[in-house]
Amino acid sequence: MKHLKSLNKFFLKYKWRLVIGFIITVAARIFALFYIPLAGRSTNIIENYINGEITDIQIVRDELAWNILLIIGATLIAAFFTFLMRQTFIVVSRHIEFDLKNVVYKHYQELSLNFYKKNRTGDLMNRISEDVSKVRMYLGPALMYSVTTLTSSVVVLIFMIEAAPLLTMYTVLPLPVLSFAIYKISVAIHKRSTVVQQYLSKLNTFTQESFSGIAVIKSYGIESQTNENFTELSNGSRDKNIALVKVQAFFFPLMVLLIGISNVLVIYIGGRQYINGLIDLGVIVEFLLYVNMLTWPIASIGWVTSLVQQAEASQERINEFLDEEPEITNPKQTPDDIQGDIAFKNVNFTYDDTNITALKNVSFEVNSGETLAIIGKTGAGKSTILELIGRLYDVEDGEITIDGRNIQELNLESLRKSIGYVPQDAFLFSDSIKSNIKFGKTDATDKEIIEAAKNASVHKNIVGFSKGYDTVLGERGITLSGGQKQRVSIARAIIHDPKILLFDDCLSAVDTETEEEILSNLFRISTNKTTIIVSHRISSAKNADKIIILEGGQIVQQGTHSQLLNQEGYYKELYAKQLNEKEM
Ligand SMILES: Nc1ncnc2c1ncn2[C@@H]1O[C@H](COP(=O)(O)OP(=O)(O)OP(=O)(O)O)[C@@H](O)[C@H]1O
Repeated sequence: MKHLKSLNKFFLKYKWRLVIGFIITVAARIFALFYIPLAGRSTNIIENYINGEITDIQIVRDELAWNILLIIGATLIAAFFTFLMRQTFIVVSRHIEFDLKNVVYKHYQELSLNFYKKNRTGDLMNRISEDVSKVRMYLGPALMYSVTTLTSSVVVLIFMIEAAPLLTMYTVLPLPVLSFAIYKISVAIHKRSTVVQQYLSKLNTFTQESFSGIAVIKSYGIESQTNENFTELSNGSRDKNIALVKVQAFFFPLMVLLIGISNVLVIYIGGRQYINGLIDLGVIVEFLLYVNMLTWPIASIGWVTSLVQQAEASQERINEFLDEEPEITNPKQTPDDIQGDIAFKNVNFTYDDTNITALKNVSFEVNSGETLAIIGKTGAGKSTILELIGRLYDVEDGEITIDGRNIQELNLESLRKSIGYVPQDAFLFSDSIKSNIKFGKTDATDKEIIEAAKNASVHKNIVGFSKGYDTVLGERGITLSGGQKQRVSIARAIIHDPKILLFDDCLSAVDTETEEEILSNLFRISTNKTTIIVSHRISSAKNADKIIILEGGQIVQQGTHSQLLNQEGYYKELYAKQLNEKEM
């Protein structure tokens, strides 16, 4: 139960509802048991009439009628309280499930990119959905049935001891065996549940990735191979589930066996005590009813134990992520005013997971109002520079400053809000085009959205769709072309008028004419901004105030377009090559 302890704060939040639930459960159990002493009393009256101790049949009739009325009344009240009991415990469990999902989701959002690289999306989704559902079973049904079993057992024991203490002792003899069996089986369930959940994560990751990559699977015609892999994984998952079910299956028969033994003890020992005149016949009837009354609560111990053990295994997996500290943290709460003078000073950067040194001793400056273009072969470290400016990763050697202050000392929210970043593979949400652009500024007016789309040269395309800006993208809607996607994400980046614009090769999928148009729009709107354009094309870089050429993480050339054309090197070669291609 070590890991489930972290849920206690949620129990505290709903403590009053749970206390009320507990009181209701006790009341429900007491009323549910009420009929047993009445049944015993009725048996004794009939026995007394048969023995001749009572001769007036009317007394027997009146007593039986009265007992029947009481039994009906108590049963109705018990049913009502049982309804309230479910309403309390199950509703609280749904509230906690909701809270827990929010906590996990919020924490996921705070974790750095590295975390997302180490863990797979299917696993993240599994923990926030499947694992939280397993934990919910502990918070709701398991808690409710535990309280029911506990109260039923205590109330029944009190009633039994009051009726016949010695017979009670014999009846509860199988209890120690029961506790030992529960302990043994629950350890096995815990181990097997952990494996089942791990398999489920693998299965989810596999399906999620194969659906996301369905275009690749189809174009390579590897559906049957993918099917085989899926079948192999799901067979593994099935086997692990069957192994779990086998252990769980032990519980119910074991409980029923123990209850059966108690019944035999009641009949045998109770019968002897009755023959010896120690107890009434009614007591045996009452005890048989009591023991059977305990059948379901005791049998449910097995089920509850299994739920608790599965929840413990799931909560352990949830805690594993909740205990992850975000690598990138906000150093201060007060916001910062950012102008956008960026400087890299001897920056070295190595990716943790691959150990690839992406940047080596990189230094440059770009001030507000200026445009810097970064050119270089693939893998040269261009995107890494942009990611470091937005603190998606932190540098371990050297320094990045904005307005002369180390970016690690700036308010993280102010820093990120001052940046309009268009990543290499533009990601758009399955929502309308309007919402996708508004993502950059949630309170943007329609006029601002259109203005941003015009500056990104995508307005004409959007109005060409029958639903215009309300056109839904992605799974439920249309698929934009690569160039349209890039331009919608440019509109999203520029709509909030950020001080720093970072474009990561985001004009690669548009034709040169549209590229010219976008660049001239950007030039117009970026007079008081710092713009960094990563590109493989000279056409995107030639008008920049500064151009740097990266090779293997190092700056090998820098200058303006005309300066670089006068130097032998990568830039001049690229220019000649691209000029040739254009002429052809
Ligand atoms: N998230 C990451 N984790 C580990 N290594 C990475 C990561 N991103 C990039 N790298 C590695 O760092 C190096 C620089 O990558 P980067 O993406 O900065 O290059 P790039 O110049 O932008 O390339 P391209 O022009 O292909 O986009 C590459 O060797 C790459 O494999």
